[in-house]
Amino acid sequence: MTRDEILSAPSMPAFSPSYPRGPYRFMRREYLIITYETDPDALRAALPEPLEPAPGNLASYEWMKMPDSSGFGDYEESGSAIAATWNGEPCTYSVQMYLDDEPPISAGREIWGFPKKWGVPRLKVMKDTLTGTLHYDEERVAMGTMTYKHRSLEDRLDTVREGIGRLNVNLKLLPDVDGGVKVAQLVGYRLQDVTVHGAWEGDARLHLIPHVNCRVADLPVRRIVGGRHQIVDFTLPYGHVLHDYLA
Ligand SMILES: CC(=O)CC(=O)O
Repeated sequence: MTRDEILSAPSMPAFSPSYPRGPYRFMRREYLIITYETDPDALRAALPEPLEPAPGNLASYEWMKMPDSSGFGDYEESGSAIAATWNGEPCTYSVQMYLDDEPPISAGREIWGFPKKWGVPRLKVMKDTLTGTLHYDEERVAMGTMTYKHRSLEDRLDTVREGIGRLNVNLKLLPDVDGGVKVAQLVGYRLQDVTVHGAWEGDARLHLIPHVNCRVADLPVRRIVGGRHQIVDFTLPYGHVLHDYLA
């Protein structure tokens, strides 16, 4: 393998790359998002400075089903996020994500610093209920339920689209070969070319079970604010560094 071939490999293994270069387009990505009030101390402990909590101590727990994702295929994902601010601008900070497909785990961690680990999430319509579950090491650690298409947001799809395009933030941490810290950054990105196929709101419930290696219950549920179901297309662009902890 020549130097040029090595430097043009999109990912490891260079001889059989895990994921290609972008653009990464997601078609008909389906979400169940349950927004809830959590414990302020737990929220602060999960949020890296200099991000600040947004008013209301709001967290969200979500399931995503991605049937057609360029470069990554067909997979499902689940995890938690916090409503925060970056220099006064509202943003969403990803706390932890669990999914069942290696390329988006590797790409997510290596490119944007998504906090991804292997888990087995499922999002299904079970009779009258939109139902999400997450299993980690064969134990069920999360279940979310929402009424199915009770209240359409058809007349507010522009607001839904704007919300999807807002600033998202990850904490990217990568070790150096000697075990020290090579990369420690807050990475920002905004989803682009968003098409909303449908969006609904409704009542929801969320059950999170403590697990030491899958800490979804460490942002406990104090009060459910509501559920959102949406089906969207978008492009995930490369990110940009908001803050470098090593600078
Ligand atoms: C590749 C990614 O990180 C995107 C996703 O799985 O949400």
